Amino acid sequence: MSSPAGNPPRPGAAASRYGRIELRGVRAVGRHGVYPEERADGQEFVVDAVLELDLTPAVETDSVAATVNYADLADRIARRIEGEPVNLIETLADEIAVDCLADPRVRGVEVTVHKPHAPVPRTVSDVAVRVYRRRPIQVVVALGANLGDRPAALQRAVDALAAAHPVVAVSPVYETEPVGGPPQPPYLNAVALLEAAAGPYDILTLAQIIEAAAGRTREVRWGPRTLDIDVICYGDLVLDDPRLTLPHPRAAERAFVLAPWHAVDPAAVLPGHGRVADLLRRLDTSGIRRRDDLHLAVPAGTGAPVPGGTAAQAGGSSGHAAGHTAVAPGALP
Ligand SMILES: Nc1ncnc2c1ncn2[C@@H]1O[C@H](COP(=O)(O)OP(=O)(O)OP(=O)(O)O)[C@@H](O)[C@H]1O
Ligand SMILES: Nc1nc2c(c(=O)[nH]1)N=C(CO)CN2
Repeated sequence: MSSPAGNPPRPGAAASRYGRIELRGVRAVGRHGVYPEERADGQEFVVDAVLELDLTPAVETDSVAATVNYADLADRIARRIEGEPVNLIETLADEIAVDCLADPRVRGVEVTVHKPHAPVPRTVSDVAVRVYRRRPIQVVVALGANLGDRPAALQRAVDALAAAHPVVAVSPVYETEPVGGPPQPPYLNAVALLEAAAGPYDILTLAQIIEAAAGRTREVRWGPRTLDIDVICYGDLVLDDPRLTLPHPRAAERAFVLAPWHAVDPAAVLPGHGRVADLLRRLDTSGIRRRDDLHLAVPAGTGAPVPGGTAAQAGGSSGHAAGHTAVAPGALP
């Protein structure tokens, strides 16, 4: 990160500092409206924009280049007000929200468009529309099983996760030698990419409920299990909590996590560690083998549209992994 004006980097905690930039009362004259006189005469519009973003780079560098410059933002909003007229303030608010999200650092935005002099046949002090837009948060979960009907356990896990969160993609299945723990049978491992429909602790709780439903017991550390679901990351959230550590503290050294993740998303990055492809290259992968005879289905009605259309076609929920359509590697939005 650059550090103009000679400011040294400012040391900080490892955790992200999420925050908001609030810009209120951006005023300009526009010609938005349904009525011809609104188009002809124009009137004042007032916009408030609240941006959610990680302020860590700004705080660490004390550089305006590391954040959203609110002066530029005000200018963009005013130009949008003065620009091509639209009928509805809903449309104007949405256009401004889309503008705000064009900056990849912005996680979410709340835009309010006020039209205080709107033609209303009664006395009103203001008319306003507020829209919210949030970038979806990608969650990566790792699945493992080495007892019982392993493919069925993995498929049931995907189905149960998909009932609560859109599943964007599921990796190929890998047969892997156990890492750590007592002597035990080989694992099947896979990775699922979800769009978070809840907070990180809700996802952990759901994972533990699904594990319990699969008969998971915990007798020995790293012992054999009917099903294991680890939360590998929740966007780039960093959490240093023994109940939920994010990213998963051992993910970077586990080929049985990184190989399936890389297969389903070759551009993946493990927050704080770098590209999964690079991490994987440094690991011993001799104990893992892709099982192309097994496929985990993304249940119908979940997932994002995928170029080539394989994300949500297969039937799912059958409890059997073999024969279903896997999402093509690299087929992510
Ligand atoms: N990112 C995470 N994903 C899942 N569990 C986590 C995470 N961070 C902390 N935990 C906690 O770890 C505890 C042990 O989890 P679990 O029994 O699944 O471990 P394990 O799979 O045997 O080992 P490992 O954590 O090395 O994968 C859980 O009670 C859970 O609260
Ligand atoms: N091959 C393999 N080894 C493991 C696995 C796993 O899923 N696959 N999970 C562990 C604890 O989560 C410990 N060791």
